[in-house]
Amino acid sequence: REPGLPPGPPTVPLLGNLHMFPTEFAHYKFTEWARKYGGIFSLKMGLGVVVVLTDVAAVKELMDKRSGATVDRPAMHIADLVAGGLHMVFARYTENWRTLRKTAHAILTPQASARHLPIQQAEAMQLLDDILRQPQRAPRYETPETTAFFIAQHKWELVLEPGATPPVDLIPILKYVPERWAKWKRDCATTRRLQRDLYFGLLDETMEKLRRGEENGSYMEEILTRQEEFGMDREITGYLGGVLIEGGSDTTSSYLQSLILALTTYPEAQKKAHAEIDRVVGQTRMPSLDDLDDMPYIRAMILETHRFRPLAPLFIPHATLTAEEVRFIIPKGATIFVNACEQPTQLYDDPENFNPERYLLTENGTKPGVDGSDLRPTFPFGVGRRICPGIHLAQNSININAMNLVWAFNFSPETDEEGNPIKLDTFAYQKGILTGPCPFKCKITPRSAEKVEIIEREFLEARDTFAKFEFGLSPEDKEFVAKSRMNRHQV
Ligand code: HEM
Repeated sequence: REPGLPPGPPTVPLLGNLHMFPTEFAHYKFTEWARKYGGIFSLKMGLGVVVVLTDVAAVKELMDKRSGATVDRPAMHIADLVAGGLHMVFARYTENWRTLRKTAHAILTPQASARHLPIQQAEAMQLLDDILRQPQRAPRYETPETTAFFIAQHKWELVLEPGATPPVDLIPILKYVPERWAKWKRDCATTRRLQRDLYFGLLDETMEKLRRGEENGSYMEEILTRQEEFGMDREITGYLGGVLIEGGSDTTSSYLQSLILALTTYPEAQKKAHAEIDRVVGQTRMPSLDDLDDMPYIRAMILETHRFRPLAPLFIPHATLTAEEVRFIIPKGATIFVNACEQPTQLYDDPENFNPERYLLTENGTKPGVDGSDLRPTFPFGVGRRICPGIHLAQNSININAMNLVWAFNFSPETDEEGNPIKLDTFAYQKGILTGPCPFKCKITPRSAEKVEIIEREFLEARDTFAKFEFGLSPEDKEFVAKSRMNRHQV
């Protein structure tokens, strides 16, 4: 380790710390190392340097204040091979990334996101109705586009998984191995084809709808109509559509699963959330987004879920464009991880437990009397110029769904044969850059017959909102949709 670099675990010749880099649940190992080496520590990866930040003052300084220097992503040859540098999440700091980012911002502002509220609300209604009946939607998993998406996504996650492909970014000569000896190259080519078939197929469908004057207000329509202004050609537009589907697919749903896991495990918190929503919304109508202003506990519960089990515990790694000094030297080209999972006891009281009340005591949930001003409520969505562009859309969706779920249901643990509650493991989470709970069992019961009736009624009323998005459904899907929208008493 060169002098001036942040401290870190002892290195061995040539490899540095490469041999000890965790291949799964890296955030836990990083937390352990942070406790030993401090809130800014480094790992030597052969010649490269990885810096891990858990110190919130350093995160604010380096990632937010000096965001121009930390806007890059580390080299990811595999991602480039699959998406030609057009996958916004992994794109380096290039002209293409700037075009993607500018366009994404324009179509995902708070005002633009508000235009998507009707379909988000309708989808949230569908979720309640699905839970009452059987959890399926889109209109269902068997819908060809949905199946195609999950197949492509699974392949993509497999090639991105650390260890699944040779370390081409560290040993670049591996890039030149001929395809017949490199299965990973064939896997990348298949993933590329699957993604392109889906993205450009959907793009053509949207163009066709526009041509026929059958718009539904989707953000892809907006991009297509303003393509020239944004400087977007067909290629880059297709990839933006793809990344937005990806960004919006399992993020919000994993978040809601973490919320349900927490409410099931912490009945006291659930009781308080129920009491507040009953006081503000009552029994005879559904919650609406405006109600949130009067519900400090539910707002705290939403923030606490992000803190308790962050969806992206290490965000997505950034990289430095210039050498920077923040207590230590952070060299040019260093990869930077922010460990959102580490919650030091100096900052938080009882960080292991789910306790929304901490956000009622201080804005950032820190202990009273401790300076938490380096944190901010949008922290779960990342830092600097790479902060999640879908934040407003995601927050609307989380807010509506969290309120709806609390209003509608009781969540309780499953019971064994003797009627004893089965303890849930709140650490059983999936591997990956984005994580969510492993499948778990709990009982979800409607809180009253009156509420069931309201859900069924409102779901049927959302029919028209859905209809605009149900372009080109297969006959099987049409039949499925028609059946699911029938009045319950007709079924
Ligand atoms: C619970 C919901 C979500 C959470 C917690 C979340 C969180 C994040 C985080 C932590 C990052 C990395 C930021 C960084 O590198 O510092 C990110 C990036 C990104 N997110 Fe989200 N996200 C969510 C939903 C969404 C949605 C709904 C969309 C799309 C509509 C989206 C699109 C993206 C994109 C495109 C990036 C890459 C940005 C870039 O590298 O320039 N996300 N998100």
